[in-house]
Amino acid sequence: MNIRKLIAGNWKMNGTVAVLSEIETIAAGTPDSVDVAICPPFTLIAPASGRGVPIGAQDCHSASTGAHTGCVSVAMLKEAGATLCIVGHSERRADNFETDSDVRAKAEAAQAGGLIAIVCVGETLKQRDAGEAISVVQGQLAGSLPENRDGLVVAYEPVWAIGTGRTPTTGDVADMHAAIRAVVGPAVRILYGGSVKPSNAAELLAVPNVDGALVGGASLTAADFLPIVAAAAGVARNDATG
Ligand SMILES: O=C(CO)COP(=O)(O)O
Repeated sequence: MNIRKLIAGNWKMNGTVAVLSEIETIAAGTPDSVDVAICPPFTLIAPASGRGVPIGAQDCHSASTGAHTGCVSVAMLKEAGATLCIVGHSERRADNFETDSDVRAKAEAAQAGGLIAIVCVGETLKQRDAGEAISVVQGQLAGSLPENRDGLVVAYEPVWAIGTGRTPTTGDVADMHAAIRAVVGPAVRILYGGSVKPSNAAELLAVPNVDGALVGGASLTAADFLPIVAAAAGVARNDATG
């Protein structure tokens, strides 16, 4: 099955109004053959919207309203202009103690509110070194994925590859994405995330069952992000011709 590639940027707790013009540059430089999205901090969702790139949130609450100080609901995100929402990022699983069932509830809330959910999974270095990477991720998928797979996106982000400059071998990415594919079926987009850069994007995006990338540091400037988008377009062209 030929799935359109998605290159999504996760700005994490970075960015200011001053850098939002990067989004227009990304919009102008993105070919029709590739989907892109940018997930800025909550405060930038509204001003980032309407600049030609779909905008996502980095988290949502599973409840629609209520006494949840500091949290943001799906309806609020939609009203601000978001069309996607990352859930279960390893930084939230670690920093905010989010469990698989929390992540599933968030994904279900996002879908019910009309947002595309990007559900993140990935093993720690200790788990990989113990030979448990695939079973850990299978467990996270079993606990975190919503029933409804329409429009769902899964992001495989090995924790030890995030922000470290290290990436798994293409063979390890292929094995993991094949294992995820076996769970999610043919239509769900499976992104790779963790130290994706212009220099390694083409190689990673050419791996079977890699349907795009979730990019952290290299999504903060159009100068770094657009070569990754271009790499996805090149791979899409090869898929179409070969
Ligand atoms: O966590 C990530 C995206 O969600 C990856 O971050 P880096 O691309 O900075 O390694």
